[in-house]
Amino acid sequence: MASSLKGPTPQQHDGSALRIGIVHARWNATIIEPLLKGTKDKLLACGVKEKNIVVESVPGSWELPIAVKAMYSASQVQASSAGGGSAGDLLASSTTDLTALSSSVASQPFDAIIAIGVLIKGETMHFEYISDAVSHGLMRTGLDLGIPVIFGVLTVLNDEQAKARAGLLSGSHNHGEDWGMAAVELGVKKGA
Ligand SMILES: O=Nc1c(NC[C@H](O)[C@H](O)[C@H](O)CO)[nH]c(=O)[nH]c1=O
Repeated sequence: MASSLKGPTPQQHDGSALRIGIVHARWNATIIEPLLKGTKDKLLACGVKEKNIVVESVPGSWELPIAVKAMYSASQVQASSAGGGSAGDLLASSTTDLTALSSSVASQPFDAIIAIGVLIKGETMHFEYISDAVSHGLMRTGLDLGIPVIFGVLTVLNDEQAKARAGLLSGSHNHGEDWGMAAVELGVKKGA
């Protein structure tokens, strides 16, 4: 049962002028999918326009830091050159409509990028090494780029903990909603 003491005190911010990137891993897709939906639904509820939400995917959480850096850098180039190509070239995935991406990317760099992954403890130390490297890598990427990188990586010990944090169990909370809220708040405050 989720504790009522946890979670951030919500603040309302207007996301209508923001462009938000989402990079998600494809490992543990049955958990990633509801987390991604919860994140996108919250962004839309905060006023972010659908065309200004750009989603890319990578194989696993280990690739998230470099993918965030590539996504942001490409959006900067696109915004300054105002057209031609698309931010998703390096990270083009079957889920991205490059035509839409090119038209929206040319407008402005991302105001925040959300990195989503699910790491589930196995029999080896692999979990610990990836969790540690990815958390430090995402923090460093945000500080290096000077943009909010939202930490949307679940590091859980079993499948039940993962399902609970994706809102898949009765009475459980989808943490993707928190990540969407954080992206809008930091995107607004960064530009203030
Ligand atoms: O091992 N478990 C996981 C995992 N491993 C793959 C890793 O992130 C990377 O993609 C490969 O090592 C290739 O670089 N990636 C996850 O997102 N969750 C896991 O639970």
